[in-house]
Formats: sequence, C-alpha cells, structure tokens
Amino acid sequence: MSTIAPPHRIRVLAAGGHRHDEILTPAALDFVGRLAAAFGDRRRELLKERRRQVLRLASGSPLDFPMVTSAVRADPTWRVAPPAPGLTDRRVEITGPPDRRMTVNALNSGAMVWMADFEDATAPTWDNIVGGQLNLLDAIERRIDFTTDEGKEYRLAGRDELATIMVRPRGWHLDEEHLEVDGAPVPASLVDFGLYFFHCAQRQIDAGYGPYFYLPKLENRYEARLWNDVFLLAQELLGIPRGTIRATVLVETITAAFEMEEILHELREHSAGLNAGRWDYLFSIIKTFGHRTDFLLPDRAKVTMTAPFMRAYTELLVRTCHKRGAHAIGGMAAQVPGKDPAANEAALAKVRLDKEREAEEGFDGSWVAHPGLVPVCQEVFDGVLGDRPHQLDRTRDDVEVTPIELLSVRRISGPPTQEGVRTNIAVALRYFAAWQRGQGAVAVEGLMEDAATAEIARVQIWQWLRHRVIDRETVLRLLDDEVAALGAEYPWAPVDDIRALFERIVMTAELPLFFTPDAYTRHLVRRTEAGA
Ligand SMILES: CC(=O)SCCNC(=O)CCNC(=O)[C@H](O)C(C)(C)COP(=O)(O)OP(=O)(O)OC[C@H]1O[C@@H](n2cnc3c(N)ncnc32)[C@H](O)[C@@H]1OP(=O)(O)O
Ligand SMILES: O=CC(=O)O
Ligand SMILES: [Mg+2]
Repeated sequence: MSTIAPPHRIRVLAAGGHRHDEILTPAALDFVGRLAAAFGDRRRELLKERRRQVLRLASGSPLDFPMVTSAVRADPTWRVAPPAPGLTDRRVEITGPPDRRMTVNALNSGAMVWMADFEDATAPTWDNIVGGQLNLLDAIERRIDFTTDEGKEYRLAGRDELATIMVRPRGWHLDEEHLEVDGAPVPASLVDFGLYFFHCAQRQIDAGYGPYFYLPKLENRYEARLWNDVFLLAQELLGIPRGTIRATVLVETITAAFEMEEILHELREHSAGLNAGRWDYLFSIIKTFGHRTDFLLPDRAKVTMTAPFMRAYTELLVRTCHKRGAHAIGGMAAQVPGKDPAANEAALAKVRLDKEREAEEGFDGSWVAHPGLVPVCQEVFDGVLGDRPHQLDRTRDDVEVTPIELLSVRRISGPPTQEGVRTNIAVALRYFAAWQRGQGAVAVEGLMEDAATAEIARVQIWQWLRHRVIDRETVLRLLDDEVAALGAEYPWAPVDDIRALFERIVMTAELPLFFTPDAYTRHLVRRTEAGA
C-alpha cells in the first residue's frame, strides 16, 4: 500500500441491509478510507474556496477566462488521452439511477453508454447507495437477471449489445453520513467512486472496457486536479496502470464554463471529454448572479437552448473539446414519453429538434432520459455522423465566445407568469416528496425532473421574490394550493415536512447553495451509532 494514503479508522454507521456485506467488505472500506484520509482536507479547502468565489462574484468581481492559465489555452500541442474501449462512439447515452430494473433496461436500451447516476437522479438513501453499487457489480458479473412477482422478466442482452457503463458519483458538496473516517463523514464523491472502483475496475478491464466516470458539478480547474489526483492514487493502490480511468466532466456551473480548457488539461491523461449539463448550468447561473437584475429570467419553459447565452456555452464546449481531441456530449432534453399518443408525438418532436441542434453544432453524441428516446437520438446522430464514430474533425474554428456572450442573460429576460410561478412550486414540491421517499428522478407533467431541475424551480422563485417581481403573499397562496394538491395526489407524502423544506430553501434572504445537504441530513440519514 502507498505511503501517501495515511492510516485511518473507518466506521459504518448504518444497519446492515440485504447483501450490503458484499459491497462493504473490510478491504473496500479500507480503500475508501484511504482515499478520504488522503483527500478530505483538500476537498474541504476547495469547498471553502467555492464560498469565497460566491462572495467575490456577489461583490462585483468580473468573471473572465483566467489570465494565469493563458499559456495552457494558447499551447496548441496538448491533447487528451485517446478514447478508451467502448467510448469511441458515444452517439446515444442513456442516464438513470442504478436501481435493479433500470440497470437492466438501460444496459439493454440500445444506447452506446449508460451513465449510472448517483447524483441528480438518485436520492442518496444508504440503501440506494449500497444497492446501486451492488446492482453495478451484479450487472458486470452478469447475475442481475430477475423476474418480478407479476412474471415480467428482466434479462441482460449479449455483451456486445450492452451499453458501456460510466458511473457518476455524487458531487464534492455532499457528505456520506453513514461512513465515518477518523470521526468525520466521508465525502460522498469518494464513497461512490471508491466502492465502484474497488469492486469493478479490474472486472471492467478484464471484460475489455475500463473504469469510466462522469464528474458532476465541478466549479474550477482545482476541483478537476483533485479528481485527477484521486484517480492517480486509486490506480496506484490497486495496481491498475496509470491512465486506465476515463472521465467526462459535466460543464454545469457558470465558473467551470470559463475554465473548460483548463479542466481538460488537468485531467488530460484520464479525460473522456466534456458534457453540457444544461440544467445545473442554468441553476448555477441563477444561483451565482440571482442578486443582479440583469440576470432576471422569465418562466423556466422560456429559457431554451437556443437562448444566445446557452448557445454560446454549448458552442464553446464543442470548440474546446474538439481542439483537444476530446468528445463533446450533449445534454438532456426534458421530455419523456407518456401514455397519450398525441403528447408522445409532440415530446418526440421536441427531443428531435434538440438533438438536431446539438448534432449540427458538432456534438459527438447526446443524452436521453428514457429508453423510448434512444431511437430518435440515434437517428439524428446517424444522419450527421453516418459511419464515423464521432465528429472530432469538426474543430469549429469559426466559434469565438466572449465572457459577455456567456453572461448575456438579459436578452431573454421578462417577468414570470402566474402559471410559471405555480409550475415551479408544483415541480419543487412533487420532486421533494419523491426524493424524501428515495426516488431521485420523476416524470411530472411529461417532463423529467431531477435534483438539477428542482433546483432551478426553487431558485427561480427565490430570485423572483428577491427582485419583487412576485410578492410573498402570492407565493404563499400558491404554496397553500399546491401543498393541498400534493396531499391529494400523493396521500403518503409528509406534506408538512415538504412545505417546511420549501420555505427553508426558498422563502429566505440567504439562498442555500444546494437543497440537498440540508434535506439529506434531515430526511435521509438513518445513522446507528453502533454501526453494522
Ligand atoms: C439533469 C440531469 O442530470 S439528467 C440525468 C439525470 N436524470 C435522469 O437520469 C433521469 C432518468 N430517467 C428516469 O429516471 C425515468 O425515465 C423517469 C423517472 C423520468 C420516468 O420513469 P418511469 O416513470 O418509470 O417511466 P415509464 O413508466 O415510461 O418507463 C417505462 C419503462 O422504461 C424504463 N425506464 C424509464 N426510464 C429509464 C431510464 N432512464 N433507464 C432505464 N430504464 C428506464 C422503466 O424502468 C420502465 O421499465 P419497465 O417497463 O420494465 O417497468
Ligand atoms: O447533469 C446534467 C444537468 O443538466 O444538470
Ligand atoms: Mg447536473
């Protein structure tokens, strides 16, 4: 074992669940403990730096491409690592939580990649976290087939037809309260990354693939450097060759958009490109600049990917990736298929338009939220790529994006409508209810809602209140109505708790940076001091 992974004492503070012992083995826990002991302090420092950056931007410091890294951007010679096996052709990627049924469905969906999501689409109950790891292990070992009580069979297709697995650990801002190292909670990112890497890295290599990841919610190059160092130590500890890991970073914060090239550079020997995480990106813009009137946005439905500031972000992402030989992966259209044929047709048409825009901009592939959307995404990218696995050769030298273009939000501003306010309240409440119950993604009125879209819903209400474009009485009246509707629709929902959560994270002068840490501690943590 490496001398740079100090000794530590790790404890599980949760009752043992079904087959948890297969994941929480002493060796796996020791591995996670070593990562936490090696990187816990740096992660804490970086979270403090996030707060300092919030204050700097709030007090008027301009956001710009960093001067100190201009040499990295100007150097034409460097490239990221070549695509690893299973990651060359990524024209359709499906995302979703690694629950048992969805794991089989996603792997069989026909998509090239499945992003198994512990972040936006997972409510991080301890059982979801450990159960998700178990499902991944079972899938890789091909022992996940099962039959439901109703007799529906779930079977994995042949290996060549399965999607390549990429795992998205939780972001740096979250703790895992059911694991403690030297008396402190383990960073959730290191739990999700560490358990998967420990159990599945070698198995994936033996199967001809590798340990692949999606990295969420990074805010700057230092956070990318931290991930790179985690990768180096993890590979060293398990004797896996340096450079085997691949990771796609989601550009989903406004500050990361100013450091795309630097993020690729930090991770270059492990990089598998960038993804346009549009929903968190929008959330990040509102959260970061919500105090400014020139960042006041209209109803969520009116802020589309063709808005000039969103277009500037996606075009810069493609340009940056292709300049460095990296894949650029598109984002999530929110529409999901439902039971009504007319609504379905409309949803598919919207998804098609979205994917056509991405393929035309130069993206190499894109995300879908539902197996029913794989064919439309596939068709659109087939049309543009043909037999080529990607379009890295489209270097988009025509694209030049300035800070002003990334930040020109006011060009689509306008007051919210009453319906826009109501919808945001309804979405936030429904999502919080599902999340508290352990479900991290839900369909609400034909749209996929997850942690990122729920964040948009709640920060928009906060922003509109703050700028007095809606008044508190209106929000409280609509909240009464929507809480009543929620109780009628979901009789199991603890409506008082959900209302209280909404009021804590919306009806407050100081905007909490994320809703999840507080909601997690209050509602999802079930610690047993004695441990398992
Ligand atoms: C902002 C971002 O980060 S986007 C990425 C994070 N968000 C996500 O990944 C959301 C992924 N999508 C989902 O979770 C789901 O599609 C939902 C919750 C929106 C809707 O799910 P459901 O209500 O189950 O949809 P529906 O009833 O139409 O599903 C039909 C079948 O497709 C399966 N299915 C639906 N979505 C998925 C998916 N993403 N992956 C695998 N299988 C899926 C269902 O399990 C169901 O299977 P079954 O017939 O065997 O029971
Ligand atoms: O993670 C993706 C996003 O859009 O947010
Ligand atoms: Mg996101």
